[in-house]
Amino acid sequence: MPEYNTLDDLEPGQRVLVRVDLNSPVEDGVVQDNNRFDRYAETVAALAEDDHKVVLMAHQGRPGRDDFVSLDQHAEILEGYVGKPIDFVDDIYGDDAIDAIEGLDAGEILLLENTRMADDELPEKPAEEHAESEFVQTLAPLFDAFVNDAYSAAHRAHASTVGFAVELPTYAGLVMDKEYQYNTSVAEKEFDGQVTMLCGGNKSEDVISVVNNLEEKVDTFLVGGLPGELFLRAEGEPVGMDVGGMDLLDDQWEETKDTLEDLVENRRDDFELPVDFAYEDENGERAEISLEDIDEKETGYLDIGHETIEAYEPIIRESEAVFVKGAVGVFEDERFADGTVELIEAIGETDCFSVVGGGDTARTLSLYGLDEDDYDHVSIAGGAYLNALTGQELVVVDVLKKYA
Ligand SMILES: Nc1ncnc2c1ncn2[C@@H]1O[C@H](COP(=O)(O)OP(=O)(O)OP(=O)(O)O)[C@@H](O)[C@H]1O
Ligand SMILES: O=C(O)[C@H](O)COP(=O)(O)O
Repeated sequence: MPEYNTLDDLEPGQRVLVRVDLNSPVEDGVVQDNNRFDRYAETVAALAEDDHKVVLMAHQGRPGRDDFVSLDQHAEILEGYVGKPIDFVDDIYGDDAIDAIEGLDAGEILLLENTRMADDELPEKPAEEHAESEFVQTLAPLFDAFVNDAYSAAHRAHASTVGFAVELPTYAGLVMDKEYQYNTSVAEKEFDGQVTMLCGGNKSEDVISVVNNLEEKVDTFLVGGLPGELFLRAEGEPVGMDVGGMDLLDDQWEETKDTLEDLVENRRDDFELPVDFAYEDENGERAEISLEDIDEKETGYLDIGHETIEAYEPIIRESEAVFVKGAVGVFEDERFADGTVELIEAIGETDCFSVVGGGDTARTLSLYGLDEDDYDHVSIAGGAYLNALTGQELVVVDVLKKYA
């Protein structure tokens, strides 16, 4: 039994403030649909069905980034999944928000503006300090209960994720409960056979964290994406540096080179690294180059090549369990999706125990028509999934338990 309250404990017909996580990729200002909407629709529909007045809070991007946009498009996308109107107000705790909240009837749903547009939201602080903020003090009296369903933001101690638990009776939502139970049980699971982790993405620190923390659990790490190049750079190969206006690798290299060099020197048998790469040629087509033919990096590498895919695939097929954290290429571009799609597809074809995680990576399934049912669990979380797998605490879950 969880040590926090769930929706089973919530009496129907209340004024409920709900924190969800609809943080999504944004391309040219357009919010991209992804499986977070689909998952949260279940919680939102269940609450509306129970005659609650449902007010949703969520964040998008971070101040200063291109993906820091309003939630108006999110309301429209979510409405499509919930099948009921979702009102949007471009305010968080000002007069317009208060009027919209007070105007709701039972079973109606309202989405507030991007919580990160409020000054009080972002500093990481203990729940009790966030509870003192104007944000929390203004909104909390308008509600009977707080539901926290934002599992993928459960590693962030922000006003909207931890502050309201101090002021209101607090419940874990359906997504929070399921993801927490599942990812925690996975961290504790024992396997007899080979355990493999496919990792990539654009943050080498994430991959270093799994390689360091899951040494006992994972036999082989199959590395791709930007971390794949950085591990090779640590071995002295001529890849893993920024070229042609790219600004992704050199800073990460400076921050992580000592650890990467230590890993390739002392734990080289634990991971497999790319032997070829895909890049965009002068005609805009996918082309591939073998690592041994690279004397000097001249272009950005956007996927692992097919030799690498062929080397990684049999390791996946003979595994008893496979975990995924991060894409091995820029899968959002069809030309550079082969590595990520073919390897995740191979995982789905075997009967191994499998978990696909990473907020972006999980999107591969819907983009390329892979069936979620072929995997034991598809997590919509990135950082929080990583924390759970590596046994680190999730501040939001601690708060849910403390204020249960
Ligand atoms: N070679 C590459 N060059 C540039 N970007 C890459 C490369 N390989 C993968 N990526 C990008 O990495 C991103 C996935 O990154 P990351 O691993 O951080 O995400 P995640 O684990 O799915 O989720 P989260 O961001 O929630 O932690 C994808 O958007 C993909 O395009
Ligand atoms: O998408 C995510 O991983 C979560 O929403 C957390 O977002 P953040 O890394 O910007 O805090």
